[in-house]
Amino acid sequence: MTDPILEVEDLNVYYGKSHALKGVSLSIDEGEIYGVIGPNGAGKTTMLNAIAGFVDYEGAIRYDGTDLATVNPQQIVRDGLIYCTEDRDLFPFFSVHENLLMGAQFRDDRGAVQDDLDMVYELFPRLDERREQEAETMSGGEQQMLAVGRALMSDPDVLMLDEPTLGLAPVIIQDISDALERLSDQGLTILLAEQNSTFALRHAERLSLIETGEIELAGTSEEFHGNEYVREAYVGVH
Ligand SMILES: Nc1ncnc2c1ncn2[C@@H]1O[C@H](COP(=O)(O)OP(=O)(O)OP(=O)(O)O)[C@@H](O)[C@H]1O
Repeated sequence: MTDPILEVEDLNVYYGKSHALKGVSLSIDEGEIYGVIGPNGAGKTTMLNAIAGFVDYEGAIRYDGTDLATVNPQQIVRDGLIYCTEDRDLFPFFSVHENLLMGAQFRDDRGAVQDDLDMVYELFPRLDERREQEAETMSGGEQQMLAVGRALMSDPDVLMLDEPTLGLAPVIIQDISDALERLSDQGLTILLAEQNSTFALRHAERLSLIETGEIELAGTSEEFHGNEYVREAYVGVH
């Protein structure tokens, strides 16, 4: 058995007196899609923010064996742990193409950057059709594709996606879904935080359910599908 690529151990995050994450632990294997589900305000984003080095935390986060407390957020990106945030963080007045290139700003393997551009345009033909369009004029779904595409341009080993389906129409969710499948087939490790449990259960091999900052349940997607509480509280509501 290989070591997990990403390990979160006894993670605690406080916002002032509010205890947002209460001893969260999980580990993600190379090549898997790992889902984190839970309602609004449960702590999913806080966990991803802690992993990316955006918030202070107690506990340990290890990426490929390295304790991330010793690494700054820019180096985390260079090392291939890439975060596609819920609010997408696009450069609104830059074109699609320019936004994609911004994703590659820390890379010096120019030939591979061109290959990845081709791959992103092939993965999302809507972006290819809109190379020169300003990001702010794109639809929500197109912006989400651009955010994922830009993250891919950073050459991730692990891609963290926060709510990639939020507010999107079913037809666009299907496009995102197809892209995830293809990326997963290519061996990319994905940490997927979603309120849309149906989507997460469709893609993730293993999941954790977070409620009010604590992991209430962890297991395989089969175990989640078979769990009465999960079915009643979370599945079929989207
Ligand atoms: N910067 C902050 N300052 C204070 N409290 C915060 C901050 N960010 C998040 N919180 C609080 O921490 C808790 C967890 O929020 P978080 O955004 O991590 O949840 P979430 O599961 O990602 O929810 P959502 O699905 O709505 O994004 C919430 O109670 C939220 O109000």
